[in-house]
Amino acid sequence: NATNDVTAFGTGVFGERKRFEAQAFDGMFRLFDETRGDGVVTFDNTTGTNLDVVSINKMFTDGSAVDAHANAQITYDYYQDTFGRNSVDDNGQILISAVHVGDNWNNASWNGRQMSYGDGDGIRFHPLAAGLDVAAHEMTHGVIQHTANLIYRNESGALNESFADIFGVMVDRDDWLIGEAIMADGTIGLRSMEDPTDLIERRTQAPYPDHWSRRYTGTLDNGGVHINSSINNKAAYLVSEGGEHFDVTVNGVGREKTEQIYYRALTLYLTRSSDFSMMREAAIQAAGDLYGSNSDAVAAVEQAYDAVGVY
Ligand SMILES: CCCCC[C@H](S)C(=O)N[C@@H](Cc1ccccc1)C(=O)N[C@@H](C)C(=O)O
Ligand SMILES: [Zn+2]
Repeated sequence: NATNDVTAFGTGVFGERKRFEAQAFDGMFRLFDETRGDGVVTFDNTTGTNLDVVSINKMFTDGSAVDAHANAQITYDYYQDTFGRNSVDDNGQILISAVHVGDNWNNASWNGRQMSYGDGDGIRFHPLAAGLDVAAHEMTHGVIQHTANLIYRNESGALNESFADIFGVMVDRDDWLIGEAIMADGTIGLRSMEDPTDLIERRTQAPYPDHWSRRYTGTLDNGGVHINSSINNKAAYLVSEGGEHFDVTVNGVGREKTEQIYYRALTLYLTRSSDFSMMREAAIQAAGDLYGSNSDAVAAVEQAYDAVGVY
């Protein structure tokens, strides 16, 4: 009930001070925010009993817990404010984050019910909860699950991963890089939507693809879901920012129209087995619905998918 809501404080993984909604109970404080949907809750996986992260005062000192909690709130607010969506299911489903999952785990995930963050090994990644785009990536998998529910393999899986990245960079809005805040290996990020080929993909030891002709066709990574996602990522970047790519000129329409186009395509037109070609059609349809069939937005989408070789 409202009487338990408190404003609490904490320091994130990199020492930045944060302020966020939490809850008081029995003289303690816990990372349970009941002001957003049915709640935003963060717990320390090492306690093993799903105990909320608690503090004897309003100052939380677990950096991963502070960042995961604050980032979940930011991402909840993004979906509410931008699309009127109330959490992953549009029905206020509680947003659960577990931190310190695994043993120096170099990953984060959405398991159908909650977000989980590894601490990273300090060589490849810093604690992944520190990345706002990581939280937005994982929560977006929850949105996908309740909408197109794209099968997590081959092209539909690459779209699944691409949508997670697209909304990752729309929430963490200052660049077109994924993971830039948490890389421990000196690279500029894990993936770049602006120029995927700037970065080498670990499994293939090849640059991420920025054109359909360069797609990965092997079986690693569920058929390259984290590899071929870069083809659609590049298209989304071009829809927004424009540019010249493989002799195709794209006139971008900006982030605000791009996020609306992709959200509408995801929620209205894509299905579990949608492939890249269906992605192109869904985005054209969504852009036409929103801005008119002869709009700059429709032209930008057509040009962008031409530029990455998807027809
Ligand atoms: C259970 C195994 C993990 C499933 C894949 C999750 S959804 C995923 O894609 N995680 C992101 C984490 C991330 C997000 C943004 C920035 C950095 C890292 C991811 O991209 N993981 C990479 C490392 C991968 O699994 O290849
Ligand atoms: Zn993912």
